[in-house]
Amino acid sequence: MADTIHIDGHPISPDHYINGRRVTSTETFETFCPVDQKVLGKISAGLDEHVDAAVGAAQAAFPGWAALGAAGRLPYLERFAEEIGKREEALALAEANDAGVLLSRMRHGIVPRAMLNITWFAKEALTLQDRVIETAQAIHQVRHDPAGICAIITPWNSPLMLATWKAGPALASGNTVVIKPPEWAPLTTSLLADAADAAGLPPGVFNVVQGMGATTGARLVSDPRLARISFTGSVPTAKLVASAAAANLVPCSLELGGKSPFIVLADADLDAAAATGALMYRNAGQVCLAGTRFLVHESIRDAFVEKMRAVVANLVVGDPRDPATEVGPIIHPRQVERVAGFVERAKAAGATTLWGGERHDFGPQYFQPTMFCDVSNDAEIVQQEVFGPVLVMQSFASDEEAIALANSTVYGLGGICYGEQDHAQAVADQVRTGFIWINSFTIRDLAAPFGGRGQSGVGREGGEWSFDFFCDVKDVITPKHPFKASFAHR
Ligand SMILES: NC(=O)C1=CN([C@@H]2O[C@H](COP(=O)(O)OP(=O)(O)OC[C@H]3O[C@@H](n4cnc5c(N)ncnc54)[C@H](O)[C@@H]3O)[C@@H](O)[C@H]2O)C=CC1
Ligand SMILES: O=C(O)/C=C/C=C(\O)C(=O)O
Repeated sequence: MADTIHIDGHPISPDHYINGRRVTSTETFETFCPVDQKVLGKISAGLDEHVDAAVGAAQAAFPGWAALGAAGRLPYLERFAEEIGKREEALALAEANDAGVLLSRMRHGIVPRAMLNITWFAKEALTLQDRVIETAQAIHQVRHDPAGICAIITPWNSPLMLATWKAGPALASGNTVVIKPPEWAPLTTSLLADAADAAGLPPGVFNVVQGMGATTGARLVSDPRLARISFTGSVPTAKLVASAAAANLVPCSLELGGKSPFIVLADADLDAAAATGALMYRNAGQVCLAGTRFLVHESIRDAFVEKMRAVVANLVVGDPRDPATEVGPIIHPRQVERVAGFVERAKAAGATTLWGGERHDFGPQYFQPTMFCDVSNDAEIVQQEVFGPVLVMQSFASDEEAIALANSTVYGLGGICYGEQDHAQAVADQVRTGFIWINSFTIRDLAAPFGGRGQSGVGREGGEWSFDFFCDVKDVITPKHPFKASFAHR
């Protein structure tokens, strides 16, 4: 049994949300603040019975929710987004305290995006039944039938955004959901359940079961009643999730890590590239889509290094609840050790430290914004995702070399290319990733596809790709002329 958690006076339930009710557990785990290691509270841990009950509730609620149709679901989901908005401050404070995300980014970026994730897909779902393919022979009406119960598994680096990014299209298209939030940052998903409840979503439509990945998560993804699994997280866990999904032939969408290239061509605006480059330290580098691998043309390499060094030197590392802070903490001591391990091994392998390279004195879960160079292309620091404020720089002599280097990891999530527009476009076209920004970063539209190639993921979410994933697409065919039954034709 766990007590209500209070973050700056905002109450947060520590319990699961199953079938429209809070459900407590005999087992708990602690969540704490990465800034000062203060324990924020005890959280109910999901036992098998909780997972089974949540999936059962989602199953029972599915026919009624699906039968409402997109228009019938719209008012519920608009109220859901409104209720998220009413909790803006609680959500912002919860994720800043629980995950170390900047409070200002939560208020101005993430909470509005979470609301949009719900309303945009709810409205877009209205158009789903309208697709018609007309031929000389027949009219094909393309239906998007809701698939059923969807399991949603989220990571700790952006739990609110990612829960809504997945639940938005799943719910809008008539599915019911069971969300398993990350054990290192569960609080905002609990507040999301409050918002769903206040919005009057029918019991069982939206469920949250908290707990450890290896137990609660594993139980959830192996449930044969599931129709879909949408997962964001690491590659090793994705393989476990995909295996469990395969055992029941459940389609899964996997959004995973990356080692995305940040290419700076010889004709780039170096001031702009350096300013954007420093953004790779956002969320202490715990951002899947960050360009963590700098590829800089040899002719401008030294000038670029000095410009970026100057921007990075002015970054404010500190408490994410302080409006002046730009770079916050690493989520967990285990992740700090992981980052430190990458740094030590890079140094041992002979990498040169351009800046940073040490723990930051702000606190035990802080690391200096770091950049390495002088490494071979097969070095671990070049090939593996660190998921911390640690970047690496290589230089190149030609576009062909830049493209070959960009495409030389197992990943293929995102990319960034700075240069004269046509030149950057030509290079970007040949980089093997799910998306790539030209002279920019993090411009996102919910209609656009999001996901990665290679070890960065399977499938795409966003816009019609989300609906294709969360729906069973069906073709209803009506002939234009009287149909003549004949064995001679197909
Ligand atoms: N491509 C993308 O959109 C994003 C990818 N990521 C990736 O996620 C990773 C960081 O997140 P983490 O939370 O450490 O990843 P993780 O893979 O350890 O955990 C992700 C989620 O899976 C759950 N989980 C763990 N074992 C499970 C199992 N056997 N069955 C079912 N669920 C299980 C965890 O409890 C958590 O909720 C990074 O590698 C990062 O690149 C993070 C954010 C976005
Ligand atoms: O913009 C999106 O849809 C996804 C963004 C994901 C991240 O920034 C992340 O969590 O790393």
